[in-house]
Amino acid sequence: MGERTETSARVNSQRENTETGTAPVTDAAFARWLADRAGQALLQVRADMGHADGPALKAAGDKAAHDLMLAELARWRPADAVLSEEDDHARTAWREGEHGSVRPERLGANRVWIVDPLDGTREFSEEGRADWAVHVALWTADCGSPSCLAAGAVAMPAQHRTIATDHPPAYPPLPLESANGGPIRIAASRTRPPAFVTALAEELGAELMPMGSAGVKIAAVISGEADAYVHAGGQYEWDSAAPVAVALATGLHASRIDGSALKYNEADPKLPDLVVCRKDLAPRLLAALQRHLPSK
Ligand SMILES: Nc1ncnc2c1ncn2[C@@H]1O[C@H](COP(=O)(O)O)[C@@H](OP(=O)(O)O)[C@H]1O
Ligand SMILES: [Mg+2]
Repeated sequence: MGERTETSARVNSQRENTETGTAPVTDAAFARWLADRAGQALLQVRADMGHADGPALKAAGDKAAHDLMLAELARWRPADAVLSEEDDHARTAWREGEHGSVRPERLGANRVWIVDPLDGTREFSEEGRADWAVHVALWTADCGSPSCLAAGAVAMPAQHRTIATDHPPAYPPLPLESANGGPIRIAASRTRPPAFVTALAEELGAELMPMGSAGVKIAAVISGEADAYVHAGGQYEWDSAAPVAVALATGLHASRIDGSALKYNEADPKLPDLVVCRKDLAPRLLAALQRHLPSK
């Protein structure tokens, strides 16, 4: 009875959140709520505009999700700083002087929301594709881990699913084939994969899984559809912060391809490479990656 009352109270409060726009109190639930809301806005933009004009659809989607997220962050977390892909300043502000910009406020902040309103923008504009996502992560200064990611959510609206640190997904199952030494599956960008990824896959006897969006690829590792995600050649903090937060909460390995820690809210938001995989695969994958590091 007590449990049922608590469950219905939770459902009612979730309904209230959706109907009245009241945001959840905890950061992890707030991240999920915000990613879901932006995801619904993106689905609406797609439905309203259709796919006839790809560039216009991308621009409208980016703007709708970004405006919604910034407005809700300002409303519900007014004291926190924000680092967003759609903030043009983010890419340049770290180069003090060069662009006439000042040191970004987020560098002195204790709490910074790192958001990508639309990850997999290209796929969002292509009819029928579901490999695009909304990313919401919270970085905090008082953290006990190198990444300092305190919360994160990745909404994949066209797949009707959201993963978040409030209820981290279970550690992915070991596929029978992999347990028996069969080929591993590596998710990689469908349009800008690392230059070395084909050679890496050949060396490991791995199968490549091309797909859009860093969030969707990390979600594929979390669900067990892929064994690893490898990227190199360019990316920014907002492309990986939220899905890495969920991957770490799940218990997966996530690092730079040289094995060093992924760090967020750095002065320069570039974070050009990463690998996410099950812990049992990490030593083998990192050893192979050592032989393919771009500087070598
Ligand atoms: N070489 C590169 N340089 C900069 N950003 C890159 C990149 N390769 C991938 N990305 C970014 O990483 C995200 C996932 O890429 P992909 O779908 O190719 O795997 C995309 O984010 P956005 O869609 O938010 O721009 C994309 O722009
Ligand atoms: Mg992105």
